[in-house]
Amino acid sequence: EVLNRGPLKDIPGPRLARCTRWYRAYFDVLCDGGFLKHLQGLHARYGPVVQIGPKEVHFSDVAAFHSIYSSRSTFTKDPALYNAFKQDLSSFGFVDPHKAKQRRDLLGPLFSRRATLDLECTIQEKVDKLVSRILSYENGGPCNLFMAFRSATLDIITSYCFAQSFDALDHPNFHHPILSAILSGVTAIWTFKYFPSLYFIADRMPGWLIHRILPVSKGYTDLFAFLSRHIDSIIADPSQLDTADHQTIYHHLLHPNLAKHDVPSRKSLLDESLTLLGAGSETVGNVVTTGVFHVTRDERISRTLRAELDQEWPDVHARMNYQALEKLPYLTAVIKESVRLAHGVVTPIPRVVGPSDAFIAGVHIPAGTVVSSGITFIHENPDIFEDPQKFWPERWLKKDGISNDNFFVPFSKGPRMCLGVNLAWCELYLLFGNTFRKVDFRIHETGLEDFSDFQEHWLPVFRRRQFQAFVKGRG
Ligand code: HEM
Repeated sequence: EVLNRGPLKDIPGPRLARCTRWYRAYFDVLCDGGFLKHLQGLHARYGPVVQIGPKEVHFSDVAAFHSIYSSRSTFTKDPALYNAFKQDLSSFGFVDPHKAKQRRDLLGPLFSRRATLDLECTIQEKVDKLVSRILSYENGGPCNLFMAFRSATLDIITSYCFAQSFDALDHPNFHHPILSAILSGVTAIWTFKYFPSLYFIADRMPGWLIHRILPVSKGYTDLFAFLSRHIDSIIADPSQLDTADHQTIYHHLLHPNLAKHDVPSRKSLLDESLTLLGAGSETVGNVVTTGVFHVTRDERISRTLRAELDQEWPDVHARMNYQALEKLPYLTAVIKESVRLAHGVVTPIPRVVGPSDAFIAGVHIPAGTVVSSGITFIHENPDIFEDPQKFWPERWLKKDGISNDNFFVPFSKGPRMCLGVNLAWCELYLLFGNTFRKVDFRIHETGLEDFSDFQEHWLPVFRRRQFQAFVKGRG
């Protein structure tokens, strides 16, 4: 009885979830990011609105999604989750909307479509290197494409943002320690959300002890050291920005054209660098890995895509740029379908309702309630996407098909939508276009279950086999 009182009493949900956040914590932490699967079951049982915590509600329908993440929304990021990323002074981490906007105003010009087109050659250079590294496996064993694509996207984001790179693509078998650290670090999010004091303890432990307990943390130490050195040297001698290969985030953060703004602190520069590296590498790497697997697995899709590419790009040694690739309808459909099925950000993105109460999809929600609506619930909704688990690029080409962008929301919506969306599209076109035009793949010991079975740790985490393939050059 007691549990059914309170401002959210009319919203259905498990009784235990109403009284304690440890209900959800059980699935997040002990079930290794198992809450998303559980949430699907809760919606099947209770309907489109479910109470999932004492002050937390999840919506599964499209109208609610657009209301929560609308461009006019005054809802803010939920610090309970965002503080766990420990990048609180960055574009991604700022909870305060004014600070977030200030930061977006500063960085926006570097991530505009114009800037992406101007810096296309830095992306193309890494894509060329990726293709040549993949083709070095031509007469040998299978190539680990899971790691190869992630190495490429890590090198792209670092050279785009910092005009520096870790050269992860040069590492044997693509197992650069910084990349491995990023991949395993993703799974720490739930532990830090529910046990934030662990950060306090970890900050005070000697490095050697942390590395003993958690060997992969060595990669993180290297990453912090690299970025700290880079930032310190720019702060000490800002004139070196004048001789950089191209504009970087530091040009925009330290030498802005905007008249009124606060110069970010050293900690904020470090947080921003880490944010962009994290937000920009695994996301794109996962889409390319997913897409190349699905296309290769289906002979018909593979043939159709290559026929389009071969016809529009007859000389493999010539360059085909982003703006030309964008015009190819089948390639575009393949990329959209890959983005949809790669799942991107899988954790429903939490927002705090305020400053006043709100009505979301007709439901009264008091200020202070945490609300979310998962992107996967839209992209896997069978009423919108027929046979949603099927990789089927043609769904994007049908005349009466999904022309409406309301149903394609991988980058979220509203004031906090993805800052890197233009860069992401450019990377995706160059990566998909070049690999399929220049390389033939034959899948090695990888199956559908290696992609469909993932754990939810903000991003999808794949614990089964990594995608491998035998490769052959195409003329
Ligand atoms: C396919 C690739 C990508 C997907 C699916 C994706 C998806 C998303 C989503 C859903 C959000 C909203 C998160 C939230 O509300 O907390 C987001 C935010 C963000 N993304 Fe991306 N992203 C991608 C690529 C990139 C790239 C390449 C960058 C590099 C610059 C980037 C930088 C950011 C940043 C800085 C934010 C935080 C924006 C803010 O809070 O105001 N993303 N992304």
